Amino acid sequence: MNYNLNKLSEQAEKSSNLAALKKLLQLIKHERPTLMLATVIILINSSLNLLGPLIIGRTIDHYVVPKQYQGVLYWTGVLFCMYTVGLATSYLQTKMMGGVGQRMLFTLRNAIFNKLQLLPVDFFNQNKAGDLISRVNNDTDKLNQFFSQSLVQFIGSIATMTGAGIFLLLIHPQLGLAAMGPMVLIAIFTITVSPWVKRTNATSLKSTGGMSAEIQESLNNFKVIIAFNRRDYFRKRFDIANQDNYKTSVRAGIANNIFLPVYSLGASLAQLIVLVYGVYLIGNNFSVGLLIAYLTYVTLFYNPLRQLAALWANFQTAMAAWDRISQILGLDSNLVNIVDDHAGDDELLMEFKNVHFGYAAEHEILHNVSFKMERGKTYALVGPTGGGKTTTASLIARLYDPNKGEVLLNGKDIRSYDAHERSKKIGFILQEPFLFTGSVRENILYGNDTYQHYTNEQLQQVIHDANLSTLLAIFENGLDTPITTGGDSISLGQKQLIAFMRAVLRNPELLILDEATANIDTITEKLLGDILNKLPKTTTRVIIAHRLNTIENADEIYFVNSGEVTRAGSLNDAMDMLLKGKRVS
Ligand SMILES: Nc1ncnc2c1ncn2[C@@H]1O[C@H](COP(=O)(O)OP(=O)(O)OP(=O)(O)O)[C@@H](O)[C@H]1O
Repeated sequence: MNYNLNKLSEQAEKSSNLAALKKLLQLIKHERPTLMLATVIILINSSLNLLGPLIIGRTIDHYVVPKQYQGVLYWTGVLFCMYTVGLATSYLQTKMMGGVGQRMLFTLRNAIFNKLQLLPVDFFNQNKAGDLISRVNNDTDKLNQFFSQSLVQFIGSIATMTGAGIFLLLIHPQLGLAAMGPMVLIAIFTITVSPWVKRTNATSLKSTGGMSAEIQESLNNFKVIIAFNRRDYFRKRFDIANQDNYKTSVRAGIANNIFLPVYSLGASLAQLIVLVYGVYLIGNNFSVGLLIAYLTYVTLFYNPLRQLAALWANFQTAMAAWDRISQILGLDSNLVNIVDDHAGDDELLMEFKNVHFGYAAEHEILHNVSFKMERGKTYALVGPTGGGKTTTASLIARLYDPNKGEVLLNGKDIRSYDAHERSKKIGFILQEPFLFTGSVRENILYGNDTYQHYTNEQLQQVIHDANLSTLLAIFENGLDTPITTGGDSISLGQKQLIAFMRAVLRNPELLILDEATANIDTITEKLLGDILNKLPKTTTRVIIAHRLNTIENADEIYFVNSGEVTRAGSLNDAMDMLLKGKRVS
């Protein structure tokens, strides 16, 4: 399945801003009461701002011109009270919308992170971690910025503008229409260039994701970079990504600022029209006070428009960011669960029935593979590098589903088990064990509900009963030995030991060891062999190993190569097949 987000975005139909906004509002529908209250407060604030010029105009005409200073004082007091209430509503709206923005950021990040947990390995194979991090961090923040900072101004500006427009038309309809003339030009301009602005912002966000991926890759591989003295190579790659990001950001900056001059021109034109036409109208049912009020309303109409220019660009950026986020949220795992009513088979633990599989549809790695694994037996998968051993093991553990054919666990389709049940039954020690920052104890108990609340003493007893004490003794501070920076503080062999203990303690029915002892010395490796032999009689083991001595006790050896999994017979036969066996092309 195609999970490549960048390719998917090229293929996807471009969604309209309105459709995108509707989807986004759906996600924060629980904020509706706060949003509505904030809107009411914003409207009160805008109304107060709008009443000001009318009161000033009337005061000039009715009290300043006839020199009735008591009236002037009275209306000045009224204006002062209005401006004070305006200040309070301003504060309230900023506070409320700031809260909405932060809560939305929190909800969105949680939603994306939870979605990432549900997506299959295929998704992570096809996307760079850095780009995903950028979507979780940077893109969500763009939305937060819009919601917490711009949306208040956005709604406020629209309200003020609409109110000012109504006042302009009510005071003098013809002059009002003339004043709003430039608005038509601005609207045409906005509708025409908005899609381009959104596209430019999307490209800029994409290149920020690309740069983040570049940084993540070089930080992950810093040892190789230093060892091979390839700093220049990565510097060059980073330079290219950085330059690309710079160029796209400059372009986005230009696009985002393109509205402002056009909107300002519109505002100036309108002022000019009102001044000329207004002066002409004075004496003809039109007063100086009204003209002053009128000019203020024109400012109140076009100033928010100028603000909207900047906000519109923010909105376009937020919508481009939302497109990138909703792409992840819209994905589903291709590992769907099904119902299988077949009676289970207790003896036959695992069966592949005519399985075909390829990471990409056009390149099949396993062709029509069938084999069986019985409960309690030890199986070895051998074969040349790249032959398909890890792929076979990955299908056993259902990291992927076959393209065709069936994988049965206990006689039932493996897709009929939920993830929790399946992972309890199957333990998988990967070639590159994953450890996280914490202690040996935390890493051993990763994904283990049974012993999570045991004290160290109780856990040590369990470890002793599982014959793992000798392995734990290798760590200086036992269970409390700290593991830092993703396990880089210990050796690869030590990592493998922790992964081994972790898997054994979960007591799975099927334990897969994929080159799990490749970095362990021969004596400790023998110890691991003994521990494996002492596992409960019902535990089935699948061992992938290049060192054939590690599989000498296997009940059955399968040779995996050229898309086929065949019985190898004895260890010598396996060796023979390895020597003669052609490698995959
Ligand atoms: N995530 C992936 N995406 C695309 N192709 C892959 C992926 N993982 C493995 N392959 C390809 O599948 C084939 C089988 O790889 P696999 O890892 O199963 O081999 P292997 O027998 O386990 O090799 P090794 O002994 O080196 O571990 C190889 O050609 C490999 O390039």
